[in-house]
Amino acid sequence: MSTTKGLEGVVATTSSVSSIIDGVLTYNGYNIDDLADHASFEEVVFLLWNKKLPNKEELDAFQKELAAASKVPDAVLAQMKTYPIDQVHPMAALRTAVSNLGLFDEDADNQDKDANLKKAVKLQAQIPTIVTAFSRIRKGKEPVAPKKELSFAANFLYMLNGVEPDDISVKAFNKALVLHADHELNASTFTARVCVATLSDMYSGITAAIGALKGPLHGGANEQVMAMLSEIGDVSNAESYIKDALERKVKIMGFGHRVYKDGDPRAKHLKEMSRQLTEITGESKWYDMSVKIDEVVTNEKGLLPNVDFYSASVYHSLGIEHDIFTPIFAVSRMSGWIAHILEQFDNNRLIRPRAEYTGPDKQKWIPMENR
Ligand SMILES: CC(=O)SCCNC(=O)CCNC(=O)[C@H](O)C(C)(C)COP(=O)(O)OP(=O)(O)OC[C@H]1O[C@@H](n2cnc3c(N)ncnc32)[C@H](O)[C@@H]1OP(=O)(O)O
Ligand SMILES: O=C([O-])CC(=O)C(=O)O
Repeated sequence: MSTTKGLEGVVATTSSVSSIIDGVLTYNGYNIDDLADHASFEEVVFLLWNKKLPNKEELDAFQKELAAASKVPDAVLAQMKTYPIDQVHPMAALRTAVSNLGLFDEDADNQDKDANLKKAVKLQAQIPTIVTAFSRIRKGKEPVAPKKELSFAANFLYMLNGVEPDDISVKAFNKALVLHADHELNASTFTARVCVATLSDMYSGITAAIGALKGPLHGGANEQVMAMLSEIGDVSNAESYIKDALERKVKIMGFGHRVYKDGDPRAKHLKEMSRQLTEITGESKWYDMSVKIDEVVTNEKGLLPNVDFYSASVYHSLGIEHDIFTPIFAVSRMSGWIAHILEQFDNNRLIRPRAEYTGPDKQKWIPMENR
């Protein structure tokens, strides 16, 4: 048997949801650059699930369907109020609340295609409600109900803050959602596929995926980037901070990627958004610091920023609390997880690789009194 640590380079499935070929990311063949510039998040979700862009009627109907499904069962919200809010990270709250949603869906274990599509809409529609509700509940505020007439991106910011966002924020947030929606067989998507390949249910697959996204080597890196920027504090400290960290073999969050070795195509969009938004907020220091870190890490290690690096200063500039950054990633990636789960169900086989055994052999049983 031969092994590849971390399954690097191993092709584990076929998929037509998204591709990374020669450093170019596409969703069902559409270049991420085009989608970032032109698509609404709702259009991207439709594309990922239906493998085609929606026409006007299809998009209108899909938006209405999402809006109609956005209410979270009262029992789930009531239970969120009992979480030990002082010690619970919003990703842990999200993981638990999404698992809880499954308890209140009578179709949770119904594997019919229509039932799965219904669950898909509910999960996509309800994840913003959960994330924003938790953010408010822990501050002693009541959750804000979504407005049917607002877009997905606008509604998230509205439910988070209780005031309708301005157009610039909505445009930026929509673009961030589009950029995070899917990414081939990343760790959380693989987790979701492994889970449902046992013919477990969609809620279990999504709950498992949220758990995988939470880690700082994956989606959790965006919050850690902001923690690093806050610790550095000023562009004048950036070079020495990074050099010192690298010398101590500390990983710089937001840099490096398992697949992209010549740069993540999403990062340039987020970099430009960071530049524009920090200028608007009068806090260019976050962008200046980020650019300096980017320069030092590239020079010292040859590593380039990934999607998590500039998204940190983008979300910060939108006034979002730092521990909500990764839940926002989950709000967007829900679309990709679902697309992959549906694809897995369509052509399923149990995912069960092998392990090369490295433990001791031919051990002799030792009675308790002799151990
Ligand atoms: C949405 C996403 O999930 S994007 C990724 C988000 N995660 C991060 O930003 C965390 C920081 N980055 C990393 O930890 C890694 O680059 C990963 C997890 C993204 C990719 O990991 P892998 O493909 O397994 O690369 P691996 O960790 O083996 O790195 C290879 C070498 O580069 C170094 N390296 C990789 N990333 C970094 C980094 N961010 N800072 C410093 N050194 C790094 C490693 O220490 C290793 O060096 P070595 O060969 O001297 O031991
Ligand atoms: O693909 C990966 O390994 C991680 C990533 O960039 C993502 O999930 O967006």
